[in-house]
Amino acid sequence: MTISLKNIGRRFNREWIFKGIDYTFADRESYAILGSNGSGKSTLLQVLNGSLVPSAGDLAYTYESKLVNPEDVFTYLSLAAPYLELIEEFSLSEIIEFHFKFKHYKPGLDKQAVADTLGLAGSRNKLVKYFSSGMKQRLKLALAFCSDTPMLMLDEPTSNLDTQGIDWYLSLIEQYSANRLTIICSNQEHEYSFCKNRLSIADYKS
Ligand SMILES: Nc1ncnc2c1ncn2[C@@H]1O[C@H](COP(=O)(O)OP(=O)(O)OP(=O)(O)O)[C@@H](O)[C@H]1O
Repeated sequence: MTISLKNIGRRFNREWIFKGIDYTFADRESYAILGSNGSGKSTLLQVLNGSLVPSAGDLAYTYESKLVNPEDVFTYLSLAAPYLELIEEFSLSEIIEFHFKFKHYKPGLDKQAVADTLGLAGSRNKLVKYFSSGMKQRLKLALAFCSDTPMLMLDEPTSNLDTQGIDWYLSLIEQYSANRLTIICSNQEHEYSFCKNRLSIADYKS
């Protein structure tokens, strides 16, 4: 998936969060969107994944040389973000089954393999609402990584993870981020050090 931005800006009320972004997110490349707290990283990610409309400029999506309708972009996307809620009444087993009614598994994976990836195979019947914040974060990441989509977007991927969890995240990056457009919003180097390209929100403030 390629995303091309022409003069993109977004404001809330009268405040421009960013403007004048001319940039191409190229297929199969990795990008870090960088900036301090409140600078607009999540806002840009939401503009990129179609959940927020830009206040200015044009956005185009291309997949396998064909233009993609912005309304269909979500079908190409795996997203893990703090503002994305899990369905707390589901058990681990049920939430994996539910998620993969809408997405395909990465080749070679199934429900059991996703639970094994999480290291929570023994908690298949545990309700998500009883998961710790770190377990919930792992679950969001595993669902995103294990879905076979050409676009992976992660916002603050290691929030609530301990050092072991951060190593686990990095192993998922190695296994599952190749050959898909990967975009990470972060201000922690360990989350995005592998990204070949960097975009700093501060460059688009005026
Ligand atoms: N729905 C909204 N209405 C008004 N202002 C908003 C809205 N969403 C975000 N903002 C403002 O936009 C700015 C950028 O917020 P955003 O969440 O994109 O920053 P961020 O760089 O992701 O921050 P953090 O690192 O803390 O997650 C902030 O000033 C925020 O208050």
